[in-house]
Amino acid sequence: MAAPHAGPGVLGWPQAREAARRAGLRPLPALGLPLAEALGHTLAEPLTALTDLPAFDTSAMDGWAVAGPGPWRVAGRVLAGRTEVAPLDDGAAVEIATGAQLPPGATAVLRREHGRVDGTLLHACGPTPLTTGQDVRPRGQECRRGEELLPAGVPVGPAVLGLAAACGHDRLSVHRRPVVQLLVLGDELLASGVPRPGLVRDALGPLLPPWLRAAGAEVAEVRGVRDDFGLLRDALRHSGADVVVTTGGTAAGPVDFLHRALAEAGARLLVDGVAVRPGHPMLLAELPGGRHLVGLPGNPLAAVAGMVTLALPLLRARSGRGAESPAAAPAAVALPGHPADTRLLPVRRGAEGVRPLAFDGPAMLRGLARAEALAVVPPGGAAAGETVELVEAP
Ligand SMILES: Nc1nc2c(c(=O)[nH]1)N[C@H]1C(S)=C(S)[C@@H](COP(=O)(O)OP(=O)(O)OC[C@H]3O[C@@H](n4cnc5c(N)ncnc54)[C@H](O)[C@@H]3O)O[C@H]1N2
Ligand code: MOO
Repeated sequence: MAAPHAGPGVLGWPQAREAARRAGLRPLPALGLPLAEALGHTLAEPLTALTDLPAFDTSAMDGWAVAGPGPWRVAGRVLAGRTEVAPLDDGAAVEIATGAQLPPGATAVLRREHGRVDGTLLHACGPTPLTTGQDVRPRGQECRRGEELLPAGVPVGPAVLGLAAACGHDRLSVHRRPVVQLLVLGDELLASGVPRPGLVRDALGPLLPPWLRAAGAEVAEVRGVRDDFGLLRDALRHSGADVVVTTGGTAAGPVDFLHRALAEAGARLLVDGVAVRPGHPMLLAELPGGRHLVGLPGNPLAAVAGMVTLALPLLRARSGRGAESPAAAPAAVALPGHPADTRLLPVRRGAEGVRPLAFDGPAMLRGLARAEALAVVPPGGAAAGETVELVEAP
């Protein structure tokens, strides 16, 4: 239920997601970080090669570098790591290791298993004749110095770190990560132990931080906040985070103080309710100083819906990342929908398409924990064979 004040009103699901992305289109400033610290950040500039790759003609196999047609006179060896290599005369061969620099004048590499040494002469004995350039990785095969390898906006994962190192970088220019403070609201929440009458385990304290980090955020604090208006108002007023994420307190219960605390903290509501199930009371607000607050509903699956709808698009944009690559799949069976709202349904992929999982109620995580994605089911449901959009599950 919406709070009794003039606000943005309930938005459709695609509109809400787009509003969150637009709210974040002010990426955080760039900074230079050593490779070891850049993981999880986002490239602020294109990654360009500082060298040709490979930087020198390289042997792709262990064997012999040969010059011209065989048989060849064997004259010495070149191991990986040698920086000076003598030229090879026509008719000569040197033993060579994978990754070693090819001697000038060499025309091919003969693999060890395709050569036979008879006295001082090397003969080819492979299944096919040796061709010019065989098993040589020529200089610049992968890229040329100055070439753009990745655009700005790409998340820095292990492969990006490896590529950056391979082409000569010690540091990367990345966006500062958005700092997130997670406030978990509710007097009924236990931080450990077994739930008992009236008390439930906090499922979102464990679920959300790793997902937020994977989305590019720096989670500075996870704090439980009692159901007390003053505590919540002060927490919002004093937070230094770029994005405050709250759980619970979005609906109309007697201790759901979030709307009032936002009003007192001088916030402007950008999204206040979304036509999506679960999760319809989710909200997004702009706090003074260009900071944001995402209010996730307390029901755990509803909170997950709020993450994919509002928090992730906002964080992706503030991190300097592009929009999520669209994904879609056919429905293997009819997918149940809500009569008027979009539904986000935990699904698994099979040969014929995606199938819904049991235990998908707003308060449940049992289906989600086995899900490979959330299917975006349009109002009224999706027929078997119909293509549905997929968004990431945690
Ligand atoms: N009169 C109305 N009541 C409710 C409405 C409504 O529109 N009108 N909406 C329902 C929907 S839908 C949802 S979703 C919830 C949203 O509630 P809140 O965001 O205010 O969350 P709470 O009331 O604090 O908690 C709801 C539910 O979730 C449990 N919870 C809360 N936090 C956690 C946590 N960290 N880990 C596990 N479980 C949590 C809490 O114990 C409650 O059971 O409101 C409906 N009501
Ligand atoms: O948004 Mo609520 O998720 O339907 O429980």
